[in-house]
Amino acid sequence: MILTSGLQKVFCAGLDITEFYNPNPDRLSKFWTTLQDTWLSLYTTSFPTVSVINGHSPAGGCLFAMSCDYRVMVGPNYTIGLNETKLGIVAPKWFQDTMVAVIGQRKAEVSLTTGKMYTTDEALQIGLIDESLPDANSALKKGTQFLNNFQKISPWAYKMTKDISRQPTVQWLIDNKQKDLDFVIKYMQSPTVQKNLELYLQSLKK
Ligand SMILES: CC/C=C\C/C=C\CCC/C=C/CC(=O)SCCNC(=O)CCNC(=O)[C@H](O)C(C)(C)COP(=O)(O)OP(=O)(O)OC[C@H]1O[C@@H](n2cnc3c(N)ncnc32)[C@H](O)[C@@H]1OP(=O)(O)O
Repeated sequence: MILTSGLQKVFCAGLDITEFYNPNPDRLSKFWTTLQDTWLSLYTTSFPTVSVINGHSPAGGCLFAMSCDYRVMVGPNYTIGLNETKLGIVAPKWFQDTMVAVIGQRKAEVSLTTGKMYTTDEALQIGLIDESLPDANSALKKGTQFLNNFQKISPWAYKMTKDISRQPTVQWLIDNKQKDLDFVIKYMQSPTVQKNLELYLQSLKK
């Protein structure tokens, strides 16, 4: 499966911040549970996945890209990263662990604490993406080539290998789904978090 965007310059703008701003707890609960379930499905697919990152990919966009098996990004003008600290919020543990699995503990810590958005070249250098291509068509071709590798791999061997590799992060969320949700609902009602989100949303307006 190839995960890509139909938009011109945005792969995924991340989660809809308006869902966090002045939230209705019931609605936020459904929103967050849907996100947890979507991520669990994507991170544990029984088939190979590639993200063809054909535009900017902040926060939740970066999470989805990192959750695929391979990342091909169009360069050099787009950016990717977990920028939550720039919004004055914190990336949850499972977001962080997904990044650690891709780029390692040290680089992830620097990346997460600074909320850095990496250009395509920088992302390639730290291993956040696997390949950089100059345009969307060649990126799609590269992504397809990667998937073709699996024609010679046993689906069972593929799935078992991926399960072993991703199990700790997946299991943590399965075991802590309700706790994670309760925390998000409480956290998003904090006046400080709300102020930070208000300022960030204002900064996005043109
Ligand atoms: C211990 C603690 C543990 C847990 C804590 C609990 C929970 C916290 C977890 C929260 C996790 C959040 C993950 C996220 O994904 S947050 C979202 C991060 N996203 C961004 O920062 C992206 C911001 N957007 C941009 O940078 C640009 O829009 C972008 C580069 C994507 C595209 O640029 P472009 O110029 O094409 O578009 P714009 O004209 O700027 O945008 C158009 C309108 O869309 C609005 N917008 C953009 N992104 C978002 C978004 N993610 N959510 C809501 N709205 C968004 C933007 O304001 C524009 O609005 P209008 O002016 O048209 O009204």
